[in-house]
Amino acid sequence: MPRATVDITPEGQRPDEDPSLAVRNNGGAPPSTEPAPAGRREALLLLSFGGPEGHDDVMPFLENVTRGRGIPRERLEEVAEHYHHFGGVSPINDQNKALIAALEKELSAAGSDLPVYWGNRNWAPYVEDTWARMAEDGIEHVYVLATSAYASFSGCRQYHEDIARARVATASPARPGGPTAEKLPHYYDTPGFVQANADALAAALATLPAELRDGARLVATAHSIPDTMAAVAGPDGHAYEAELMAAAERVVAQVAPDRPFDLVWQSRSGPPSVPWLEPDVNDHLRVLAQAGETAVVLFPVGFVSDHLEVIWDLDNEAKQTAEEVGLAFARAATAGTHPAFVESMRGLLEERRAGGLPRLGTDCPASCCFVQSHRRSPADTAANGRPQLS
Ligand SMILES: CC1=C(CCC(=O)O)c2cc3nc(cc4[nH]c(cc5[nH]c(cc1n2)c(C)c5CCC(=O)O)c(CCC(=O)O)c4C)C(CCC(=O)O)=C3C
Ligand SMILES: [Fe+2]
Repeated sequence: MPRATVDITPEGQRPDEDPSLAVRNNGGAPPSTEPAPAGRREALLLLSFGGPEGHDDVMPFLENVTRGRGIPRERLEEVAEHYHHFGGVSPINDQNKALIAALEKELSAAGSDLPVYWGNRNWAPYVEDTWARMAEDGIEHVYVLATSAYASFSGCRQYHEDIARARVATASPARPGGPTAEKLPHYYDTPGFVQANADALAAALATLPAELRDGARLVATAHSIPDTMAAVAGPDGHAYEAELMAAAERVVAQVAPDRPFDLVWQSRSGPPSVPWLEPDVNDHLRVLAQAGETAVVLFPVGFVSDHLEVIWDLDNEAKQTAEEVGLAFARAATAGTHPAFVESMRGLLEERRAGGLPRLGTDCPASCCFVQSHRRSPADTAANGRPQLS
């Protein structure tokens, strides 16, 4: 793929960052190819997006998510309605609690007493608060499992920045940033993630009427991102699309080998003048119907749990589009707490603890996934993840 030519700031030109707390290389940790030192007090941190817990949380949450990002007010109001439809509560928090419970069970069954913590970027429990608690608990090193399996600013780099921000918030002269950290690599290609998505796709296919099943069109979906963000994803650009395609290929190969499938995009935001990855899933369904397709199975391989963007944008919007154009419709579940997925996450952790090979998402080059327009001013950075007091 051609190298991205989008403006990214080269290493050493980010004066708003303290170099000792740099985003790359995991918040102060030694190179990840070294095995974990014996006796180091370690923890696993599930780092996620966060979501509102009631009607009053919705707007402050959305303001946290979109601060400095030029998302039109009308879009925020529209998305707020999606949350209000579910009582103002995002399902993502309960899903993360369930994943943590499953990880704890998996770890203890394997004889590990590693504590598991939880922190979010955009809503309580905020990662800054969790970091301070880990420091108080005497944790020296944290393995960070982000609830995104892929490259991109939103799915990878921003989680590195969350870690850096939490370390800045926790830093004191006696304690430079609390525990060191190591983000676990992208996991779209782990056997368990693929297995979970494949089982879900097979189950969704089985819900279609028998006569439509063999001819149903398989359609992978992922969150759309701005073209400029896609162009700089990964060290050579376009890694978000490439990783998604690789994951979808593996999933389909397990369920229906040699069956064609499509990868399309959902949940686009931003002003209409800014190009984002296309086609949108709804437009694609219309095209499929026109081309004579009779049934479709969507599998949202781009997400880790059935959070709001899955249950609203697919189970409501895309389903309605399918009905309008006369397509039979099924939607596959995301990985969630599938045992194979949970097992693979333990595998990643063990691999890192043993000093396995560096992989993308852990040791990211300094400019990897860096989007100039998503640079936050120091004031934005200080405010990010905190509800505004005014
Ligand atoms: C790649 C990607 C993932 C997958 C990787 C990952 O999982 O991290 C993801 C996940 C999620 N996105 C989520 C929610 C939102 N995303 C928004 C806005 C945006 N997402 C973007 C990208 C992504 N988003 C982008 C480029 C924007 C524009 C703003 C910006 O450039 O930064 C907005 C603002 C309103 C709107 O415009 O839609 C909301 C509310 C939730 C929580 C759902 C719940 O509550 O259950 C989750 C898991
Ligand atoms: Fe999003």
